[in-house]
Amino acid sequence: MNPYVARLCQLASQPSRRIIGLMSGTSLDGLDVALCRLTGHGAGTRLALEQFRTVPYTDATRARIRTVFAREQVSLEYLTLLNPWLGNLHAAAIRECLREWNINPADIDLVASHGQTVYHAPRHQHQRPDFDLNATLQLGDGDHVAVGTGIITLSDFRQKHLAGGGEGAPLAAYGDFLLLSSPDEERLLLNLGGIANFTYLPRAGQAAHTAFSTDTGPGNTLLDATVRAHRPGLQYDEDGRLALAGRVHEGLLAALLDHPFFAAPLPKTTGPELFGVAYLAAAQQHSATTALGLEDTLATLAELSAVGVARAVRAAFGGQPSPEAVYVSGGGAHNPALRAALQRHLPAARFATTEALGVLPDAKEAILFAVLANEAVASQPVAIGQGRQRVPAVTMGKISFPG
Ligand SMILES: Nc1ncnc2c1ncn2[C@@H]1O[C@H](COP(=O)(O)OP(=O)(O)OP(=O)(O)O)[C@@H](O)[C@H]1O
Ligand SMILES: CC(=O)N[C@H]1[C@@H]2OC[C@@H](O2)[C@@H](O)[C@@H]1O[C@H](C)C(=O)O
Repeated sequence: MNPYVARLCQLASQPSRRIIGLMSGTSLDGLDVALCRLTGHGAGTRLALEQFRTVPYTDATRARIRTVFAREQVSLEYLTLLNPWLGNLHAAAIRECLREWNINPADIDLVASHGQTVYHAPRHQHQRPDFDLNATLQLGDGDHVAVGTGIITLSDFRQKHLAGGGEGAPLAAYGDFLLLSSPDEERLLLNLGGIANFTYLPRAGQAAHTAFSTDTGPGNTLLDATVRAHRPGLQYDEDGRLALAGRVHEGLLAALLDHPFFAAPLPKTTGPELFGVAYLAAAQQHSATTALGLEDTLATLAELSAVGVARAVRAAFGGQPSPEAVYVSGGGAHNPALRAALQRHLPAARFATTEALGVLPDAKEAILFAVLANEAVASQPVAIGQGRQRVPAVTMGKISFPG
């Protein structure tokens, strides 16, 4: 028997596994590395986050990724080169973290590697009648991560979700359901990354089929792009200072909201392919706000993100009262301008961060992939939200051996 197959069998029957979850999202701020101890599986999964670090991307790395990121036309050669290059980069980041944490790679059971999304193409976005399917592409080849770390690696999680009928995202529903369902409370888990999304969790043990997650529209992506364009050298509006100094421009906001994505049924997904600078420029043209100051533009974009969330929440609950408890994660949780706008648009919500549930908000998405790998190895397809909400019951992640 292949010794790695034997190792996998052994891992599957262990009471707990030590798994490194990796996530690098649409903001391109860096690679999140979460070392998780996961005990049990399925509804019995328990998490202990042993270590967490974001390994920042250098400007040169960001520039390389941006050469293809969310672009319809790219050099196929460049894309081909980036795939193993990112795999090697992510492997090096793991080695660096393990050295810093003084942990031997042999003491890690698995790596769960999301890779870098470079293009997301759900049907409603690509609108090509000759391709009746959803698609998404993550780079950072898993074999390179496995060989570069010596650790069995699961990667490319989104393809199975597509194959099972989903849009390849958001995958948050699975991990949120397994880790954060509560018998006492209905919850919304709101992640404010480049793109914002939320997971609805019914009370644990009740109506699991109603759990689902959906993107809601831009989170930080347009805010970041606007700051970068006006203030070269800055990556984002730290603590929302610029946005808080501005006023919402109703004309620009209306032009931004005049897009079918906001009225489309749930669940839905999107990316910077849609919510990019061209979309913002078109809305500025329509509302004659091309000369609007940076602060007012940022205030309006923060409002847009909050309205996107609020509309999706209202659509999900058809005007019925929605869960009061909203737990926020992702980089946008650090932005007071975004949080204030959310509170205005969801006045009945009680906001806290996922820290209140014992999950470090910045680490949540990386943890999610560790949970998915744990399920793939030790459990069965997670059966939640089947049918109407299109959360396919599948196990996700392709397995790469280090040798
Ligand atoms: N102190 C802060 N003030 C304002 N914004 C912040 C702060 N810290 C982080 N952010 C925002 O969070 C972003 C990073 O968020 P995060 O790491 O959650 O994104 P991501 O994982 O790349 O996104 P996605 O979930 O869409 O893939 C930054 O680009 C910035 O917009
Ligand atoms: C295609 C893709 O990479 N989507 C990301 C992105 O970042 C936020 C949002 O858009 C979400 O749909 C997803 O990531 C999280 C981890 C998810 O799948 O739940």
